[in-house]
Amino acid sequence: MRHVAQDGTDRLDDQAFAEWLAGRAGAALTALRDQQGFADPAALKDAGDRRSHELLTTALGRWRPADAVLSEEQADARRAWSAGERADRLDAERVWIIDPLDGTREFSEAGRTDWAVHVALWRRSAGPDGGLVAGAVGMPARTTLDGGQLVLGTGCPTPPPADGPIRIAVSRSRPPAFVDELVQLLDAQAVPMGSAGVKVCAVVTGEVDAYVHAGGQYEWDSAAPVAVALGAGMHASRIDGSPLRYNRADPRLPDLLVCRPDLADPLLDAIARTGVEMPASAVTGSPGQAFG
Ligand SMILES: Nc1ncnc2c1ncn2[C@@H]1O[C@H](COP(=O)(O)O)[C@@H](OP(=O)(O)O)[C@H]1O
Ligand SMILES: [Mg+2]
Repeated sequence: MRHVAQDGTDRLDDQAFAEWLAGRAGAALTALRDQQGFADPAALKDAGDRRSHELLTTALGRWRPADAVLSEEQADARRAWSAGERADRLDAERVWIIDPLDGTREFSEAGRTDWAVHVALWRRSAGPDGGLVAGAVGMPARTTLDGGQLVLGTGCPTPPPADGPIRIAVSRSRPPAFVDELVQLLDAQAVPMGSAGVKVCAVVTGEVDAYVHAGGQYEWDSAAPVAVALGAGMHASRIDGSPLRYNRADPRLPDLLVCRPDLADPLLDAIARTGVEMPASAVTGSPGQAFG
């Protein structure tokens, strides 16, 4: 007999399910922050990573049991697999790529709202390299007009162009080495904030015009945010303009540009002019391939 969940989660489509999951994990993280407080930031970070990972993987196991999962908090998540020994996800049709707590540092600082939960679904059949087909970024410490926690999915509108200098979101703690030069070249402003998901969502809502990162990141840091950005008609690519590819044997995906489409060429040109070393592993092609 088919199991029918009382809360109806097995009837949700993948996008609605991703949003629901991000919201559930976000509520658990908010409760944890309230219970535990900020006296021991390291303990709070660990507890947050663990609780959200457990909640997400338990829910995925229950409602999407046939699917593979790539989570930052899995023991072998960072392993680069070789041909001889493969993770299950490398042969799976459907892989949930999740970051249970992005912006962990900010999560452990009182008063900060720039941390997020990332839930994305990648499908092999979505393109020649597979593609992202659903994604949600939950920002549990930020609220909607009716007081609920803010969760962005793939149905956001494209923000209109803004006047004034280009505002570029960058990491608070590990901005790309070329940011000062980039800002000078474009007469732009750097806007530091935590969490890759929060920065991409800031582009989607028009709070900033672009997010640039380089120097290190993994697939889970950008998969769900990039699904949200592509769904809103944004440009998303590596910093040399090549496509972002997910569910690779090596999960490192160290650089990223997300911006309004009209800014992609000027930003990619300016990044190249800084003389930054371009990603050797990137392949050429259309950035749109990432969203199936
Ligand atoms: N140089 C680097 N190497 C590895 N991961 C990095 C990195 N810079 C940023 N990240 C990761 O990208 C996410 C967003 O970073 P930031 O808030 O600095 O913009 C964080 O994820 P987690 O919080 O999930 O670890 C962080 O660990
Ligand atoms: Mg992360």
